[in-house]
Amino acid sequence: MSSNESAAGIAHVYRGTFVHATYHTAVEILEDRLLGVDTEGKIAFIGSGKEVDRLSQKWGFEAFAVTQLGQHEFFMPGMVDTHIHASQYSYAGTALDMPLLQWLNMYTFPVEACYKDLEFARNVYTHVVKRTLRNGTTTACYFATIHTDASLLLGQIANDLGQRALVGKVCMDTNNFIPHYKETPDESELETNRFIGELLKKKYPLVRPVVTPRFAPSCSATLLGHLGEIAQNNDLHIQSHISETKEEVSLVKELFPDYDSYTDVYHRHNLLTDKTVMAHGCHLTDGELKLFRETGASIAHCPNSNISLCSGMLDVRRVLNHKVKLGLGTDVAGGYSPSMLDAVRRTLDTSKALTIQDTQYHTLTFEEVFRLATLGGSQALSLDENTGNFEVGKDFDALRVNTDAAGGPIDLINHGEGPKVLLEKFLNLGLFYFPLSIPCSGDDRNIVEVYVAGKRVVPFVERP
Ligand SMILES: Nc1nc2[nH]cnc2c(=O)[nH]1
Ligand SMILES: [Zn+2]
Repeated sequence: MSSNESAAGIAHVYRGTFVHATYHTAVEILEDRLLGVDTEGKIAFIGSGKEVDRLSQKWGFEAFAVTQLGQHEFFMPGMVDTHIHASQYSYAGTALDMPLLQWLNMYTFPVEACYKDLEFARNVYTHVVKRTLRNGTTTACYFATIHTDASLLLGQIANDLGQRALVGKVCMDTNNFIPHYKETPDESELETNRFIGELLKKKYPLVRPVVTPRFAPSCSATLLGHLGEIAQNNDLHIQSHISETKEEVSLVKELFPDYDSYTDVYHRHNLLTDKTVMAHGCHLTDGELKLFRETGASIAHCPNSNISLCSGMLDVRRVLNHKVKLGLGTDVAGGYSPSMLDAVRRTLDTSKALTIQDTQYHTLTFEEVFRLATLGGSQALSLDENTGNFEVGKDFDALRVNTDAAGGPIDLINHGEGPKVLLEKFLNLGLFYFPLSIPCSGDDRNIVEVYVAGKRVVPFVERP
């Protein structure tokens, strides 16, 4: 047995087409492969479908127990939403008529204040975890609210429904508009420590805490300092927002006059590390991107939100040229869609809008964006040792896609479309699954199953 071969037994074997990104290739297509998942949910082997007899002997599974994919089906890695506000899901699809800073005061803070009520929280958080799983988000990096108990509940719900998640209790000690929706720096520090301690004590296998200063305009230097220390002492992930709008960048200059830049504010409080993900970054300078590169911090590109709130258009090509890690995010509810397929489409749209402005622009390809939605997201969250593609040894986080669902949105005109065309059609046209309680015939959804760490989590198994 070689060093990356599994010692656990084989639980499932699938045969068919597998499409994923690698560190070298944006889209690698593996046709007629057998993929074995061990009892711990990890990918134990990938081999040729023609070698089923040899592999079944070697790995000890029955050839008849192999799940065979259909002609128009493929597996792709689950998608990674690097930035989503679970607490804002209740008003997703509404309230997009103001710029960021007014939008926060008018819509966001009043809603987030409601999460003191745990039943309200349970209802919204159950909906958002189920919705994102059905949409193919196998890993989500969540903002909750300032409320510790409701944030712990979000972690529990993600665990119970089987989603891989980073969960952040939001920290903020400045709020001039709704004074009761904030904490003191000491409360925030204390509650962040309680949140981390209690979440880790649960030992959920796929859910981890993430230190979450809302953004510099909502946090004093004292609070940022506390949070940098907590993250450093516990080797934790960090998430926040940066340079989303020009107005916000000017405000940070006013609030933090002694710092070189917005990025410097976070950097000098130990909040830029290789486990940091910052949302947006539309207006970062070259110098700031250099600091991202040096520290290993990443950017969550949230194109729906950037357009919906008229914040800016992130030049993803420029970020990639700086060799800064980048994943995609929905940023619900600044972004109106919780679907990562939407994030893929808006990423391509934004890149094409930049091309309209400058015809020499090096437009992103759908293959590159596919990589950003999967492997790129897992790298941005520093989770790529465990997820992001179909490498042996990683967890099996996967979507079973059927591009030929009866009555679905994808027309396969000549039925000779190869896997790459099927992938492109799915990314641009595909829809997600509908609960099994509704009859499948005539269903128009294309993500028919979702797996996280080897476990099928969609369709949901309703508890009696
Ligand atoms: N889009 C977005 N930007 C923010 N900046 C600070 N808070 C938020 C938020 O909730 N949404
Ligand atoms: Zn956000």
